[in-house]
Amino acid sequence: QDLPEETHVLSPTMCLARMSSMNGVYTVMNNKTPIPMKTSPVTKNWDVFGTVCPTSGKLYRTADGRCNNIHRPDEGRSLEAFKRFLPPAYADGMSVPRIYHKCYGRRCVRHKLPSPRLVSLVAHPGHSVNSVNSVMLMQWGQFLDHDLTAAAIEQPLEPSPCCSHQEAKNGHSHPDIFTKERSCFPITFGNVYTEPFFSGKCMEFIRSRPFSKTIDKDNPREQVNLLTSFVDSSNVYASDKDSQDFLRAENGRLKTSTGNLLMRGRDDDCIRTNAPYCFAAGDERVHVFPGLTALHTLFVRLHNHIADRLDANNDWDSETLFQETRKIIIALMQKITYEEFLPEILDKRIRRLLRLNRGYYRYNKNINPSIYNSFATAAFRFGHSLIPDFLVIKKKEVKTRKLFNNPEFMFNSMKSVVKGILGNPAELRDRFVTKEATDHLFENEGVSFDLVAMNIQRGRDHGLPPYNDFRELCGLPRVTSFYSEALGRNGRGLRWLYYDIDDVDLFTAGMSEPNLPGASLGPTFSCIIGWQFHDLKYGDSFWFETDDPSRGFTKEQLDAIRQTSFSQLLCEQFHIGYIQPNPFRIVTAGNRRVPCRSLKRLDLHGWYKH
Ligand code: HEM
Ligand SMILES: [Ca+2]
Repeated sequence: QDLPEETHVLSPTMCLARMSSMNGVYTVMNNKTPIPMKTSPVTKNWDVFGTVCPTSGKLYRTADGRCNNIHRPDEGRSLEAFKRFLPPAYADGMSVPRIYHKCYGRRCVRHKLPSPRLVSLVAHPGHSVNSVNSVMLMQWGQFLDHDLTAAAIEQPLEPSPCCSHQEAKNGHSHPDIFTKERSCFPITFGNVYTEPFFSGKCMEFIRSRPFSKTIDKDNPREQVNLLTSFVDSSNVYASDKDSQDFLRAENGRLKTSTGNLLMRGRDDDCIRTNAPYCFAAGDERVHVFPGLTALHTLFVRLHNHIADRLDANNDWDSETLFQETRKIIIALMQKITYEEFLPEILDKRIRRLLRLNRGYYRYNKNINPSIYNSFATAAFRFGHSLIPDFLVIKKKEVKTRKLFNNPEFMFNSMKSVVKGILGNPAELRDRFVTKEATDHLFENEGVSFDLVAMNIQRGRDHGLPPYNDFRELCGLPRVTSFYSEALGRNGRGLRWLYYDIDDVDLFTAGMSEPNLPGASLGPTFSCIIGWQFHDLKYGDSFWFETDDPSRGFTKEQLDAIRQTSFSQLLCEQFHIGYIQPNPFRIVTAGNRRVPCRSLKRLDLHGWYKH
C-alpha cells in the first residue's frame, strides 16, 4: 500500500522529518490507521457503552483508564485493541499469519519464511558484551512495559495443545495456522542438524486473542491490550476496578504481607520450590524476574509510606487519601520514565523534536493514547537484549535461568537483589540475546522456551508488516541489500535466512540496527518508541504536568515531584546507605556512589492541610 506523500524522507533526521509538519502528521497517520479506534461489535459486550464521563470537580484517573479523553472515553483503556501505524500484513489479508515470502503473479515460487527459532539461532546468538548501563535499565524497561502492554492470549484447553498434534510432531505446520478461528501456531524447528538445543520438533505457541469475533477483509484481526495504555502505574494499581479493590487495604493503603512485602497471591502463580508463597500485584507477570518483583515492592511500599505521611497531616477520607497518593505515585512514575529512563535509550534530538523533555505540555485531545502494535510486539522488546547472564546475589553469581518466576530471593535477600541490579552491568543493546533467555527461558522440569523465537512468531501472529515498511513509515530509505550498513554486520546471516530483503521480520532487523550515537536504539525502533512516548504524553489529559486544576498539581507540588529522583526512592524504600546518582548506569568516575542522605526526599508540604 502506498504511503502518503508526507511520510517520505524530508530530511536526514529520519522519522522526525515528519515532525516538521507537526500539524499534518496526525491527520496523515490517523487516516491511514486501518482500525481507527472505532468501537467494534465486541466492545459492546464489554458493557462500555453509555459511559458518561464526569467533567467537573476534582478528577482522578479511573482504574481502567476510561474517560481520560471525555469525547472518546475508550481510548487508552484496558481491553482496547492495539492501534497500528500501518495496515496489518496477513497472508490472507485478514487473519492468517505471514508464513511465505510475499510473491506476485501466477508463476511465483512459494518460499517459506525461516523458522523463528532458526532466526533466533543465526541472527540473535548469545554473545555478551557489557554495557555502561546497569541491569536497572533493563529492569525499569520491563517494569514500565508492564504498565503499558499485555496482549491477551487465547486460553489453551490442554497443557500442550499444539505440539501434541501429529502434524506438528512431524515438524510440519499445524493445520490451525491456516484458519482464522483457531489459535495453535507452534514454532517448528528445522532438523536435528540445525537445532542444537531443543529436542522434539516444536515449541508451544498460542496465538493472541482477536479483538473482534467478526473478522473479514474490511475488519482484519486485531489484538487486545489487557492494560491501560497510559503511564499510570496500572502495574501497581491494576487495570480494572475489581482487581484494584482486591489490592487495596483499609484507609487508603495497599495490602502487604509480613516483612512489608507484596500481598500474597495465588499459590500456583510462581515457582514455589523455596518460596513460602507467590505474590499479587497490579500486573500478573510480577514474578518473571526478581528485580521486577523488587520494583513492584518498592512502589507498594512507597504508596503506603506517602499515604502515612499524608494521613498524619490531613483529614481526608480513605478514598481521597488513596487517590491523592496514587496520583503522586503515577507522577513519579512519569517523571522517572521521561526524565531519567528515556534519556538513556533515545537520542537527544529525537527527544527534543518529539518534545519528550520537561518544559512543555499541552493536552491534545486528537491524539489516541493507545499502544501501537509494533511497539508492544517488536520495538519495546528491545529490552530482551539487555538481559544479563547472571545476577550477583549475596556475593554469589546466580544464573538468570534460576531466577525466572522464582520469588525465593524476595523473602531473604531483596536488598541484595537490588544492589546486584544497581551494581551489575546490563548487556549492550545489540542483536545478541543471552542463551539464558533463548534456550533456558522459564526452564522447569525439562521444558523451556526461546524468547526471541516467541517475539518473532508473535510479530507474525499479530500481522506486523516487515521491517522495510516501517523504515519507509519512519522516513528512512528502504533497505535494498542485506549487506546495507543499516543492518549492522548481520547481512550474511539474514541473507542466509530470508529469501527477500522485504521479508525480514521487524524485530530481527530492528535489533540488527546499530545504536544511534549516545542512545541504546537504532533509528527504526527509536521512531516507533519515540512516537509511542509522544502519544502517551500528549494524549494523556492527566499527564502530571497538566495545568488543568481539576486534574493536575499546584506549582509547589509539581516542584516537589520534579526534585525527587529514582535513586532517592530506591535508597529510602530498600534502606540502602550509598547509591550512584544515576541508577541506570554502573558506578564510574562520573557516577560515583553518594550517601543516600545527600539526596533530596520527596517534600510533601504542598499536600498538607495548613
Ligand atoms: C527477565 C527479563 C524478561 C523476561 C523473562 C521477559 C519475558 C517475556 C515474555 C515471555 C514475553 C511474552 C512473549 C510472547 O509470547 O509474545 C515478553 C513480552 C514482552 N516483553 Fe519481555 N521479558 C523480559 C524483559 C523485558 C524487558 C527488559 C523489556 C523492555 C525493556 C521487555 C518488554 C516486553 C514487551 C513490550 C513485551 C510484550 C508484552 C505484551 O504486549 O504482551 N521485556 N517478555
Ligand atoms: Ca497503564
